[in-house]
Amino acid sequence: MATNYATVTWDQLHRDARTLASALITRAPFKGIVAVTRGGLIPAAIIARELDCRLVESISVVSYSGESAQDQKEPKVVKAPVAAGDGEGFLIIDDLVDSGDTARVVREVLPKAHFACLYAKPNGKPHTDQYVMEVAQDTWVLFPWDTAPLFVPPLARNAN
Ligand SMILES: O=P(O)(O)OC[C@H]1O[C@H](OP(=O)(O)OP(=O)(O)O)[C@H](O)[C@@H]1O
Ligand SMILES: Nc1nc2[nH]cnc2c(=O)[nH]1
Ligand SMILES: [Mg+2]
Repeated sequence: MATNYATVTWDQLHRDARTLASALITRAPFKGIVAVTRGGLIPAAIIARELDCRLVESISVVSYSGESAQDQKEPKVVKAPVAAGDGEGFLIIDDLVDSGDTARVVREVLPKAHFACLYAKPNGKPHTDQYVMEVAQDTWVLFPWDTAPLFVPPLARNAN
């Protein structure tokens, strides 16, 4: 299990995706965007809207089965991004790089594409061309689609 958790709200995610889009403007226009499923789908949709990019392809990668680094297996591509060729002129979007294994496998498939993500842990940083915010390696990022608001009892009830 991760030592710490960092909760990202929908508002924060939207802001960070727009920040990434504005940092990518100088490289636009892209021929298209490749979203790394599933976590890259919503960031890719926001960035496609901001960059006015209509061609959105996906690469489906399966690796983690739970919420820690121990739950990771070698990532497997279960759907190829056929519309993106070797990636030339394309932008790859994922939500984050952690070990960097997913990004490494995606880049093998699309060697000429530009890889960008919202969050990067230190081990993943060498595998991404661009990111918005660094997160500690021992922190598990909780995305808005991973979480739900729940009742928390008042502090005073646990005081004695
Ligand atoms: O750098 P890594 O250690 O490979 O981790 C990063 C990957 O892990 C998560 O995907 P996950 O495999 O959990 O699948 P999902 O996107 O379908 O939720 C995340 O969306 C990245 O794609
Ligand atoms: N939700 C989530 N998925 C991940 N996959 C690899 N690292 C992470 C993380 O920190 N959070
Ligand atoms: Mg993913």
